[in-house]
Amino acid sequence: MDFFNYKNNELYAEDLAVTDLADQYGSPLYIYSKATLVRHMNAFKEALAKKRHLICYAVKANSSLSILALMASLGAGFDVVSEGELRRVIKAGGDPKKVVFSGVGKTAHEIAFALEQGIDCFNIESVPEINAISSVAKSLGKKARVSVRVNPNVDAKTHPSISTGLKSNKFGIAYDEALAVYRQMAADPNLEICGIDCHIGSQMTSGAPILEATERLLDLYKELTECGIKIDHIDIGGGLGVTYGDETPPSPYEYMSAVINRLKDLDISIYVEPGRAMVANAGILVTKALYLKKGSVKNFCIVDAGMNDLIRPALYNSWMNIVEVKKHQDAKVDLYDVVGPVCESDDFLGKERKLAVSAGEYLAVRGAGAYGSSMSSNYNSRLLCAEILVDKNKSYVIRKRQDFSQLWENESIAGL
Ligand SMILES: Cc1ncc(COP(=O)(O)O)c(C=O)c1O
Ligand SMILES: N[C@@H](CCCC[NH3+])C(=O)O
Repeated sequence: MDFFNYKNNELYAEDLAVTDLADQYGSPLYIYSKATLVRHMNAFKEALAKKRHLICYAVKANSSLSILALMASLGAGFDVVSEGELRRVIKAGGDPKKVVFSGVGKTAHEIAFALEQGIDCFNIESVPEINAISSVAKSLGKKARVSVRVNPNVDAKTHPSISTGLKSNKFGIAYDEALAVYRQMAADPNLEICGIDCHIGSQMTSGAPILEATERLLDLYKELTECGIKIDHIDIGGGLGVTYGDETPPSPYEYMSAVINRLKDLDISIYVEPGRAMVANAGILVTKALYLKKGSVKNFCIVDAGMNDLIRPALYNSWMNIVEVKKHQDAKVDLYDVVGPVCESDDFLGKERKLAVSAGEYLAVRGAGAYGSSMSSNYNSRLLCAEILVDKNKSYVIRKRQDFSQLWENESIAGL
């Protein structure tokens, strides 16, 4: 449940009318609800309450400093995949000691920076990466805490582009190789083994795949124990899905309870890395209808937000709910493709949507808090839009709309 609701046929973000906010801050506009973010974090805490745990919010889902600061204030750790994300966490006041570092392409520079900051753990994704981490750690006179991201070959039963736990995916180390890899790491004086990790995919709408993955990790845990290799945590990654349309994903509690049950007798912590479930439904993207265009085979509602603002529909053909910000009684409904101003045929937010909309009115894309602003770009030299956080009847700018000079601030005219 979120805090975007209709009152008298007007969409509200908590206690504020979305139309007023868009008029005040400009369109397009990302709006986040603080109460929703807090509710989601608390739902994860409750789900994990029976077990020692660390909730590592996946920064890639939404890396806004304010959202990171809010998560940190609620006790979250973080899952990062780049030096930039780690720097954001630190800038927002997050504790590096609660950070796990995932990703298949960590550079020596990133590894050194993370070691200097004293992060909790590197989630290792390949054998060459072990050597890279070991040699950087040695050169700094430090021991790197490491966990293997095991690829358990479990089908997350989600969109192929966001499935990560199959043999054909680039992520993690194959399950069958993991034991040998742990033995290699155990013999390395620059490394300290601390965990087992997996992340099998995103937008999972059932708890079954994560339970299957946990079973595989537990088998590995037993093998490691037999070899005298101790770990202090099992990290089951992120991946819990949200409701964009008619999906009915489990709550964090339902998703996690069978997993917690399986791990309850072990003297280890459980780590989770939720991204989407934390922020998706805490955000909307407001956009203004610029033109209604009657085509010969379809109608287009041309809006001022494009794939540079929200790329999920164009990239994955994702269905995201588009709603009228003001609903008019008895207004004429038409079928539209809702398209942006970007010069790409795939620049759409939604296809074949029944909407009662006039030019100049606002629409809102729901569930846009995750992988929305964090995947936005300046394509077509379009400005990144503003982002605001609503807390009851107050609103705060958390990212100003870019200005044009920022488009070329790192460029120079040279070589003529
Ligand atoms: C390693 C890792 N952890 C966590 C996440 C967060 O996933 P989600 O947003 O599906 O919770 C991702 C992205 O899928 C990831 O790659
Ligand atoms: N960006 C994706 C999720 C990717 C998850 C990253 N591992 C999405 O919008 O659904």
